[in-house]
Amino acid sequence: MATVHKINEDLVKERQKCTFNVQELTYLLDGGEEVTKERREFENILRNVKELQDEVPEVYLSHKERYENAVRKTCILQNVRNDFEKKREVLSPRNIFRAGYAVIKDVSPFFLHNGMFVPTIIGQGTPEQQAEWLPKAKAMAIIGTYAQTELGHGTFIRGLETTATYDAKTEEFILNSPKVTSYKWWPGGLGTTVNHCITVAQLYINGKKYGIHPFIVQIRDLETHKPLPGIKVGEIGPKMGFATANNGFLGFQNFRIPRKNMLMKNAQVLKDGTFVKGMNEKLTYGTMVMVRVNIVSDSAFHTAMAATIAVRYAAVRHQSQLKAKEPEVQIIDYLTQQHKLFIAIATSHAFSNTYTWLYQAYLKVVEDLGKQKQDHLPELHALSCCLKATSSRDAGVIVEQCRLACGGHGYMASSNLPIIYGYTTAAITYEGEHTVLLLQTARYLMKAWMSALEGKVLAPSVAYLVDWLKSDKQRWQNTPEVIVKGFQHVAAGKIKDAFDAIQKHVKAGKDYEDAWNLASVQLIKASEAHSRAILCDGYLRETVRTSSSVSPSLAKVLNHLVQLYIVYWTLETAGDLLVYSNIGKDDIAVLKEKYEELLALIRPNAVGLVDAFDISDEILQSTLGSYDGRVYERLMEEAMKSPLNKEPVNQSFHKYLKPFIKKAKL
Ligand SMILES: CCCCCCCCCC/C=C\CCCCC/C=C/C(=O)SCCNC(=O)CCNC(=O)[C@H](O)C(C)(C)COP(=O)(O)OP(=O)(O)OC[C@H]1O[C@@H](n2cnc3c(N)ncnc32)[C@H](O)[C@@H]1OP(=O)(O)O
Ligand SMILES: Cc1cc2nc3c(=O)[nH]c(=O)nc-3n(C[C@H](O)[C@H](O)[C@H](O)COP(=O)(O)OP(=O)(O)OC[C@H]3O[C@@H](n4cnc5c(N)ncnc54)[C@H](O)[C@@H]3O)c2cc1C
Repeated sequence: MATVHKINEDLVKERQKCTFNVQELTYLLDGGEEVTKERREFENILRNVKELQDEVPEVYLSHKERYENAVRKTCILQNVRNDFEKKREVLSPRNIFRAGYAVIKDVSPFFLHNGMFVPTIIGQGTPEQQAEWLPKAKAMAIIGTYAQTELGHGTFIRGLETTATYDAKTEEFILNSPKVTSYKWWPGGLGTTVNHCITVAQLYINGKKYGIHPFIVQIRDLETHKPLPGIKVGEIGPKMGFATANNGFLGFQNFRIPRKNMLMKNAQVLKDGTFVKGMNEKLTYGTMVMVRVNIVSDSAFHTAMAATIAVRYAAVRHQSQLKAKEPEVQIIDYLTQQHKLFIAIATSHAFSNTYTWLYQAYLKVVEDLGKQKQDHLPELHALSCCLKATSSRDAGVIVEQCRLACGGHGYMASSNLPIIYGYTTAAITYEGEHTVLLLQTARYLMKAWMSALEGKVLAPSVAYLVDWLKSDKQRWQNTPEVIVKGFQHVAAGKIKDAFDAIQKHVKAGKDYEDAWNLASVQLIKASEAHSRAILCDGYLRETVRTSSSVSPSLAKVLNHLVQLYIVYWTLETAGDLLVYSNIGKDDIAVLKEKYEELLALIRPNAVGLVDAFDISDEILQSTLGSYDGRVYERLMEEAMKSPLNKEPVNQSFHKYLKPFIKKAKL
């Protein structure tokens, strides 16, 4: 039986101070009591699977052993999930995703199967293609990934070099990788795990190029797992993080696949080689839109993990004296520490709230597309790009801030903060590089600005541009609603400046594309300001909406958090607000005080707030952040697991050190 340890006294006291019902917030964050119960039940089952407990911490395994262990455990996880779903309902994607952390310490080699392979079959396949591949993929009789990026191109996907040439005689596509730069590079699980992949390739029919399209390709034998003839596949090697994601490379040499393997929900190739254009060629990029939306949720979760670790640790850790002769204080009582940590909690809430409405917007566009309507697609694309960019970047900054807030111990692998950082920082690059996505949104914003100038009706997310043009800046008040308007004014002002800069360069004789490049620093700043306005506006609206349906004590805390988020960003971007809104220097002084008041109001609830994320110790995997707060004991227990502590004298002493010291003495 597992030993039950006493909970750290500081944490006990912190939990007693909490002014709201933690469970109520957990249900709210999960999306309902039922979802929480389902999640806890599943996590509890996993907790008791003996084979999932690591004898040796993963960090001490070799690259190869670590991967093999991850595959072993993912298979067990999948079996446990199948058994669970036989008896009960299908687990929600968010719950299965969270539970995965309890099993795989890093990123699962099957990550892309559920994250992109299955969704691409759903989003890009015809009903017949879905009927053929979905049951097998969902049952994991076939395992796949999403192979788009190549050594030479990741961002500019129109420049991909893998070719799929149609042969009408045999009704097949012939896949080729003509150059080293055309090799696929990065897809998760591709290295040694998957047997199928979605390959994005340039379509050629009778010598004519028809752009990039997705093809479903079997790359390994289902029995032997050997690469099929014409396939060159392998793993790309160690990275900054993603140690067990098994990212791979892939090349094709005259590799034939049947015509039916081109995913044809959008464009089609008929038997005789006739190409039928889809409603909109950008629908081929649909999986990326979906994943970008999901990354906002992912960013919320990573921020919550880091906040949980750092807040609990800050409550347990005592260091230095505030006043002479008094005991050393809990580091959470330093205002600078609260400044580092409470924004982490609020940011996670901001992203969760944003994800809630963004996901609904995504579902609406998918529904519309089914009816051949695509009016809201450009707005969704623009929103998903800037919100993915901003949420992943903020999450990266916050996770690092939480690590720093844990001092030296935050640098220990056993704090788990390094792995969480490896993950969040990767998300800034994958699924559309940060700057590139901000520029995609800027493209939309420039058009929106032009439409606003022409007096047209704008989509809801940019409607503030019309208001800004119509009215002069409204009188400033230090209320969340007016501050959000202030963020919109900053965004509108920066959008106008970027637009004017482009026009100025064009008037000076530059091509539009060169003018765009010359204005691109201003363009990304405009996009960032737009993201912040959207995040603050959405977070505030959602909080107001939910506040009426929760208990008054919880509503109060949610209100403190949203205010903290808005005031924090006001102070961070005070310079911009001074330039573009009616805020005055005196208002900033008032808001500084307000910020300090909010830190004080949140302080008694800090531990309760991170407890409400309800991230189990198995998922957190952190010596610093466990529920019981046994920080020092756990650090020592983990250190004792080092293989270097298994013998009193390491062999390197006899082999190298002893002769070296002897020589040095002479
Ligand atoms: C309920 C579920 C909860 C689940 C929670 C669980 C959380 C799980 C979280 C994560 C899940 C999975 C994660 C898996 C990810 C892991 C690993 C990573 C994988 C990858 O990285 S895959 C590869 C991704 N690659 C990219 O993103 C490439 C980036 N490049 C591009 O997207 C494009 O090339 C481009 C957009 C930069 C440019 O394309 P291009 O064709 O050149 O277009 P432009 O000329 O610039 O624009 C032309 C017009 O098209 C419009 N456009 C562009 N893209 C889109 C789009 N996607 N949709 C709609 N419209 C688009 C653009 O706006 C232009 O319009 P305009 O002419 O201005 O009108
Ligand atoms: C951990 C990880 C997992 C991944 N998994 C997958 C996967 O499963 N499947 C898959 O297909 N891919 C995957 N990728 C690839 C990923 O999608 C690409 O790396 C990403 O889209 C960026 O493309 P790139 O590497 O070509 O960067 P580049 O485009 O070469 O970027 C380099 C620099 O150039 C700048 N730049 C590029 N174009 C422009 C422009 N138009 N304007 C201004 N600046 C520009 C960028 O801002 C950046 O600073 C993964 C990547 C990582 C890191």
